Amino acid sequence: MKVTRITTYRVPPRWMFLKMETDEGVVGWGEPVVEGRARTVEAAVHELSELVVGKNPAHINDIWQTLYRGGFYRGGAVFMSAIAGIDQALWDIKGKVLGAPVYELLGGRVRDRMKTYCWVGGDRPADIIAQMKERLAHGFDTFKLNGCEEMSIIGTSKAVDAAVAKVAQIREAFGNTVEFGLDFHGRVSAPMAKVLVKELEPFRPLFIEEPVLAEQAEHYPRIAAQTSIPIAAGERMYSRFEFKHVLERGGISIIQPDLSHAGGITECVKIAAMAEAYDVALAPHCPLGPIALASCLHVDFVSWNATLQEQSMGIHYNKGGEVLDYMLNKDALTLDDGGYALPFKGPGLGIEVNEALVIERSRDPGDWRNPLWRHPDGSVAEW
Ligand SMILES: O=C(O)C(=O)C[C@@H](O)[C@H](O)CO
Ligand SMILES: [Mg+2]
Repeated sequence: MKVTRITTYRVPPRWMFLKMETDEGVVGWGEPVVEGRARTVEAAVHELSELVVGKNPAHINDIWQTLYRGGFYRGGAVFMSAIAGIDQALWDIKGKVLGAPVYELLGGRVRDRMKTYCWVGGDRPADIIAQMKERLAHGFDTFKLNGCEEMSIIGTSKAVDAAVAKVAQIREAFGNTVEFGLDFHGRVSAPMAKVLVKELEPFRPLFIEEPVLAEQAEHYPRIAAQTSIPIAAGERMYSRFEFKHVLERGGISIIQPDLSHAGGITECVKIAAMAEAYDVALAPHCPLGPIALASCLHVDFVSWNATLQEQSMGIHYNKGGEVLDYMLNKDALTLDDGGYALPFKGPGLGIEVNEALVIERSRDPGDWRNPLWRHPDGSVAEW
């Protein structure tokens, strides 16, 4: 069998799907994207496709190594997201050829179902209680919200109080009948992370995510030393070679590699195993579409240390497109009571893509960009 063509489709809300065709008619799908840089990743996919078209798609490991090591420059969000989407499609094809879900090809399941969580509150956390109540009614009990709005490198007591008040209202409304992670989203500097973590400790969030930017990862052990709240990060780390430094330094309790940013299934299975050796939990990042989410779940089902899976249904970014829109077999990603995802039954990734809708919506995909925030003094603020 040989790969004959790779086609990319940018679609609303801010995703991109990759279709990989073969000379035997088997088709695989992937979801390479960097949110806000879809066109850049698209160009990278088509540059890298020179190393894939004409190759046997069964040779996933050799293709992955060729894509990674074949270029002198490597790593980073764009290249590793392009590799991720290609890798996902290769696994999809392999599963379809062998008639097995990807998790079976990876040694079989270690769990019967996978706990997921959903977002509430939007970019500037608001309406949290009502949104939690609505999702509780649908069986979800685990959530994530942004931990704060813009935060100056030395933030005000008022800004700290505003962040704490949001969390206090959750505990006041629900006690400990709900769990929630706080995503600092890289908005907070090292000095302020110390302040916020201390003030939030009494409310016992499930985890604090990106308490500082990934490029400030040397602060994770220092922040972890002052709090019992688990520290989570990983959506902006793109390979084993980045995660190894974080795991060696310590301080991280949960890693969150993104299956569409960190090299795909081949790479993230290895990252998950590395984390297990350090007794670190896995909670893949996934604010994206169905193929990305399916790729995460296949890794979750074979990773003992997988603990929580992010999924984007109802997330504030999904204007113009939702996770299940692009699927023909929507029941494959229906989350049961408690927000659990069940193992895929179909071969490959288990997603039957609604190709007609993908093509139709790719005609007007939009060009999502993340907001550009500024502090009151006019300086750029981390979004
Ligand atoms: O889901 C998360 O944890 C996020 O931090 C969302 C962020 O990754 C946006 O998707 C970037 O555009
Ligand atoms: Mg995040």
